[in-house]
Amino acid sequence: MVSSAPLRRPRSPSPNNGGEGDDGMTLPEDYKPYIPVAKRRAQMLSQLGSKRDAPSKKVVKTAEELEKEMEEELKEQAEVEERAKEKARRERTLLQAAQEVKERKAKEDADKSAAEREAEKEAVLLAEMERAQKKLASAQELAHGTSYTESLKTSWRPPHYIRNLSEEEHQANRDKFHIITEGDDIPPPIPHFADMKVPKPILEYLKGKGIKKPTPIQIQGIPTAFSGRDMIGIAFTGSGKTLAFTLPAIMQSLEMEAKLPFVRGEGPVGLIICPSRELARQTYEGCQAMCNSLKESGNYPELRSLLCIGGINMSDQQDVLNKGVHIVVATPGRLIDMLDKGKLNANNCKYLCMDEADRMIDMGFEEDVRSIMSHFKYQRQTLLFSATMPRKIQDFAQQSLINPILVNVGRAGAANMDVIQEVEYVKQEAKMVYLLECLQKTPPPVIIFSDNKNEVDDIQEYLLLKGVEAVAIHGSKTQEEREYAIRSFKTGAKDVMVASGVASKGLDFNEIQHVIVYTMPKEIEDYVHEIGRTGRSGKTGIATTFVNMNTSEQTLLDLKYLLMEAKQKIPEFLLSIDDPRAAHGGALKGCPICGGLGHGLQDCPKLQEEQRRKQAATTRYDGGGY
Ligand SMILES: Nc1ncnc2c1ncn2[C@@H]1O[C@H](COP(=O)(O)OP(=O)(O)OP(=O)(O)O)[C@@H](O)[C@H]1O
Repeated sequence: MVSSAPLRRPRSPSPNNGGEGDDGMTLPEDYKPYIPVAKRRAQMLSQLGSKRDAPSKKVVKTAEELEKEMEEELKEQAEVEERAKEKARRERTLLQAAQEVKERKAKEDADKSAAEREAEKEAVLLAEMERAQKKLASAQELAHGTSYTESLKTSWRPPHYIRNLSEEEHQANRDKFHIITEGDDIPPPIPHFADMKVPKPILEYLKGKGIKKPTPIQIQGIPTAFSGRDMIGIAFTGSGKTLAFTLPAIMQSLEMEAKLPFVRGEGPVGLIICPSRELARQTYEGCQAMCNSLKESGNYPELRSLLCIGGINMSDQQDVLNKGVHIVVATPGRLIDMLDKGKLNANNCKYLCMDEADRMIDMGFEEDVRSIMSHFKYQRQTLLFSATMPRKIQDFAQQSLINPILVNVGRAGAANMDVIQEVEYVKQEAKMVYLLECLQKTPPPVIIFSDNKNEVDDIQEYLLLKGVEAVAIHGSKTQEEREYAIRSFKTGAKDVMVASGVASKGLDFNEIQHVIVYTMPKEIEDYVHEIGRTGRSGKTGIATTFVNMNTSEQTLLDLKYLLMEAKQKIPEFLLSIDDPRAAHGGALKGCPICGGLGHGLQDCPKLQEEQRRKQAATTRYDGGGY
């Protein structure tokens, strides 16, 4: 038990007050005052001396005994004192060590570079965000705490001569193609389509399109997906990611169809979700072409794919639904509508892929994705692909996938090295006129980007006035206008397409010669996607970007680092912009939210925009907004 009385140190009793200390305190009965060794020795010696002086025999013996006793007592006391000293020494040492640690920490804190301090703050902020973010799983899975631990199994195996290679040989192959992987039991990279056991008719079809050898993301991504593993695939724009996720959907469908042919109301096996209608259509067309090649060969069953996007009449595809569908390529809104109305179901769906996955989650589609997942009855294989995938999204996705494999070709968010980037300072009022001059740099086709819909319309109008064959596409155009623009530009009927960034993600047009970024987007990721419409499948392209006083210093800094990373020429006005973080040393890594190299999390324009949107939503919800 702990006494409530304050602890007091006993003191020698005062000769004046007998049993009381000099402060009047009552002392315990067995109290023995402390007498230093030297004083005690003197006292005992004098006691002994007086006894020795006495003549009796008995007294001499007593004196010897006394001396021995005294020696022992002195020895014992010396030991006690030595132990006390040792204890004090130890305590001093410990105290000193604690003090040293404290001082060292204070010094380290003072020495810490601004970059390191920023990194620590970022880690705290990210951890907070992570706690606030729910796993990417359906509401039922979250509610029931359902979590799968094993990846899905498929019947696909790499050929034996690939399996017989050692892990070192596989790694050497990855290194050769600059493929970086993370995860357990990573399937081997396979540098030839034939070794991937892709059906011959598809190989022939690909050959016809000039696709003879897999690109690095395909070398590692296709075997990973064929093996049933969840994966995050990151590779620069135009590097062939689409094939890396459509081919596995076809292989899974073939396997299921071979087991039991699909009938009305059944399917899909594979679901591919895209952030824009145009991208969904493009992916669907590629997928359907491969399915057709199988059917036309006569050696494989018919596989049916369905395009499920807003703005189109689904009854046109009724006949596919009537026969059972293997692969659905969709945008989230229309897909949810079809699932909710029971026109489609995900009961047999085993394969879920999100293209431009970071954008899907960014664009507020996160809840939509959860609601799509809630229609799945069984475990699925989930794949996420993008050219830009900031760390935060990668981490978030990793938590939501089952034993995932990360396949990375180049830094996530890095620009395609096949794009020659030219950045020019053009005053706002001079942009339109300079645009005409700029169009002379290359022959068509050319794409011009602006994030402002009105500006897109203005540019198109100006170009038409100047006799340039231009079409325009942005989110406020009708579906017919959007389709017309894409079709006429793809077929070469029109030379120039003026587009808003959102409408352009992932679009693959034939050999775009030149991309003009008329207005630099705030987020560097958007810029990476925009310039990535050229320089695709190994060809070189040019991107010209206009910047001026309206471009924030932050964005210019992101741009400067991106150019440096891609070993591009950096104009004088960009060189002169200093990075306040660089002055404090420390390696600059991409912002975890948007991947920009020129700023940290706290200055991230994307995060600020997200917070602004959330704030606006809360204000509206509170009824205080309007
Ligand atoms: N192995 C290959 N060899 C040559 N060309 C290929 C290969 N794979 C795909 N391609 C072609 O490369 C072009 C770009 O492919 P794709 O659209 O899949 O790129 P991506 O990585 O998805 O780009 P983005 O990030 O912009 O969406 C397409 O025209 C495609 O047909």
